[in-house]
Amino acid sequence: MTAGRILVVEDDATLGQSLQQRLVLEGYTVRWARSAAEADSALKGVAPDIILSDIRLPDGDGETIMRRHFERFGLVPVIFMTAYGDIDQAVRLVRDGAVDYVSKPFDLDELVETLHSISRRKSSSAQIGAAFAGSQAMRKIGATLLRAAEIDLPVLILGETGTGKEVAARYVHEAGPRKKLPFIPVNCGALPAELADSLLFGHERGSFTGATGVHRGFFEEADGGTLFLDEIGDLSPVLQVKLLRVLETREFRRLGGSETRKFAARLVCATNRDLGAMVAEGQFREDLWFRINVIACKLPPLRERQEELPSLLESFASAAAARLGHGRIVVDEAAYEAAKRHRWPGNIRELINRVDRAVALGDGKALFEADLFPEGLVQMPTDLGGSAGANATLSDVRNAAERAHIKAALARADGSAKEAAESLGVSRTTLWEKMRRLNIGPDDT
Ligand SMILES: Nc1ncnc2c1ncn2[C@@H]1O[C@H](COP(=O)(O)OP(=O)(O)OP(=O)(O)O)[C@@H](O)[C@H]1O
Repeated sequence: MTAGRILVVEDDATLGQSLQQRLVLEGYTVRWARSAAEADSALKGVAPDIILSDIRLPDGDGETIMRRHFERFGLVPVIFMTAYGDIDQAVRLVRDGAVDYVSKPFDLDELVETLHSISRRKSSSAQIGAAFAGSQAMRKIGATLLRAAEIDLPVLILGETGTGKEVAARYVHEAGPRKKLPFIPVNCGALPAELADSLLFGHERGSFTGATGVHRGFFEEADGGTLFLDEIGDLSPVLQVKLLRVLETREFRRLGGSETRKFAARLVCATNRDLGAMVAEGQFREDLWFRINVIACKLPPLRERQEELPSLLESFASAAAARLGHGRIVVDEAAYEAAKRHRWPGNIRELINRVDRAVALGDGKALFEADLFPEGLVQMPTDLGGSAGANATLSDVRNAAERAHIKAALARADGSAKEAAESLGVSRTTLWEKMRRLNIGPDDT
């Protein structure tokens, strides 16, 4: 079995050849591209597990190669080989998603060691990494998380509900050296007050009425892996104190137990609340906030990641279609446009739910605007004559909803006004009249 596929992009024949020989000896399948054009065509074939690239090439640069590849396949470990004058650029590239850089001349043994350690941890982190590839904002966050994965410091992930905070936490775990150890997610907002201690720290037999056996808590289950404390802003004041103590001493005891146990896991926390404001209002302990807020990273809401909508819509629609045994589902253009106008208060979770429902109740072939927004698009500021939605009158909103619904019905009926009118429960004359008033032309079908 090969140690992995490496694409080496290097125009210097001597260096390229020695890298190729050495890496083949180390068990890698190596593709050597001598120019940006060769790298581009190599990347159209089988995606490599690692890219090792020169920054300056005769016909382009490593940065463009990296960005283009990220856009297509998501984050892939990239190591740059830089000449002395390129160090600033290399540092910037590491900030934008490259894993590392080596300055020429470099020690080949050290480079091989770095490649081995990367290749040992690829696999599942690469899959989750695809979640951080769809937009510039997410690529930046993916890059921060990748670096955070290497450093053993607490990570705090912020963002509205459904933006992918747990996905981000798993990415930190999967991309780091603890990936083979447990990942334990805990929803702090759902811990029942009377059981919270026992759930978190465990209990000994007989430590309270009903404690008939020994129980290992989440802190113990996490072992040397990752403990993910979701909704940390919902932690009660009492539990905030207890958590702070564990983080300070890195020790805890089971309820009713005398043995002190080590807390060996890495901590990742998340919240959709404004912890800074909670600290200011005395609802969250400042000392605990300092402890958990070491590397912070904020996931933008879906409405600010519009470039991701086409690929997310398509992938969720295909997944739903596959589950229901449908063939390929085409996402209608108007559905994309409507998705761009929607505010997505529930973010990606809302998108998944809407697509699942739309595919289940739709015709199994296409996903239309009205399937996605059966209630009518009430949150669509740009469809309301370009004016801000907040200023729209009720009749603007009604017209926009009617327009969307009629367009979808016409599209489903392949442009047949007769069929569309039947499905809408109105006469053909009424439909024509509405189409004229709402300015729906033949191109809208
Ligand atoms: N970039 C992404 N690509 C595909 N699916 C995603 C992505 N981000 C999140 N998801 C999916 O969206 C759903 C919500 O994600 P997740 O649970 O991570 O959000 P969250 O921010 O932790 O939500 P909450 O604040 O409610 O706990 C999950 O089903 C997750 O798999």
